[in-house]
Amino acid sequence: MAGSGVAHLRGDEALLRVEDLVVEYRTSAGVVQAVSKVSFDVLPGETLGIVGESGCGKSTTGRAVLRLDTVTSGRIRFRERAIEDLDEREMRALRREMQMIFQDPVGSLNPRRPVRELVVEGLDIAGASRKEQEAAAGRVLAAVGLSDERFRDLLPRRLSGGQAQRVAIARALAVEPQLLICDEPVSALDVSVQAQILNLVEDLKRDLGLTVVFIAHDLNVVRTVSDRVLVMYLGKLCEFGTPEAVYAYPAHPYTRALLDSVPQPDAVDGFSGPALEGDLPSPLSPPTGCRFRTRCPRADELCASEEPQVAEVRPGQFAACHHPLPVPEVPTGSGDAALPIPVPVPVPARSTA
Ligand SMILES: Nc1ncnc2c1ncn2[C@@H]1O[C@H](COP(=O)(O)OP(=O)(O)OP(=O)(O)O)[C@@H](O)[C@H]1O
Repeated sequence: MAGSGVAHLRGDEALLRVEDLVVEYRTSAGVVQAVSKVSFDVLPGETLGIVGESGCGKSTTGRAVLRLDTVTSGRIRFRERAIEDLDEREMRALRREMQMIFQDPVGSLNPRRPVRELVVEGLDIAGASRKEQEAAAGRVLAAVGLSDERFRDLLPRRLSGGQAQRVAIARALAVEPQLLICDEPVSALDVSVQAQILNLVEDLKRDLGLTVVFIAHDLNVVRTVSDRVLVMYLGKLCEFGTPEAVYAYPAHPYTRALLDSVPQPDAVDGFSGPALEGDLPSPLSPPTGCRFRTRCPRADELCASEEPQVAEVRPGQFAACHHPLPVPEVPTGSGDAALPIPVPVPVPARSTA
């Protein structure tokens, strides 16, 4: 659907709907438009992956949904409620339904509070009794694989990275949210622990019916967890669709370049194709027209003069490009064999590393 820029499949059913989101930061060097007119939907029960290089606006998008950053313009609807219309008290109440976990699990937890208090912080506000709090702490800690009672008295600095991320997830789940925004939740963890946390998020999503927004720069991780993927570049939405479609047949040259820069275990030099050419332009003065044009092999005058709108390149797959790569008309099914990058198989272990 060209024009509106809203990349969605069934907008009416969306749990979260973001339209023309703009977030600007004022810095001493000038204004950074960290997110520029980005639109997307998140459907109930799905995991939407947001992927792109460092600085493309992934975290800002996640934070804007919770109104942790000031939204410059645009509309955000959560369960049909416009969050820009809510006052701070209403927003606090809504944040119980939309929780966020962060890259640095230890740093995101209050260093002076033991685990048993941390995981029920949100419930204090709801006026739960001490007995109810202890029961709730036991329940949510068991849900994240920390049922051993010795964890409850520990301070965050005594936890491993994986354990701290489990506590952060438990803390988020205690208030029974509908939407969990995960901002690079595994990038600070060892690979084996990463797989355990990814498995945990998958299990919780299935068991609790959670909807998840999963932000990461790692294409493999995003593909493993996502039902649909949103690719961003320099504050802009480039491409949106199922991972089967986007990873096998990217329509946007940036998605293609990102995929080509992923290390391939069987390639002689470890890479399947050329890394992205050129430097990332300064976010203080992004290129006119298409922001990717200075690094794009397909760019021409049109790309410099006119900003490409998001358009549906085939059912369910959207790209913002004047010269998209050819994609097959039939949507790609999950049985697609020609996927260009390897996927790490999450280890089945459920230990609490
Ligand atoms: N508080 C801030 N003040 C000024 N500029 C900011 C601020 N936060 C982010 N930015 C800038 O906004 C842009 C988008 O940043 P953001 O953190 O959202 O990107 P990201 O894709 O999440 O990157 P990363 O993976 O490195 O966290 C970047 O240019 C960044 O430097």
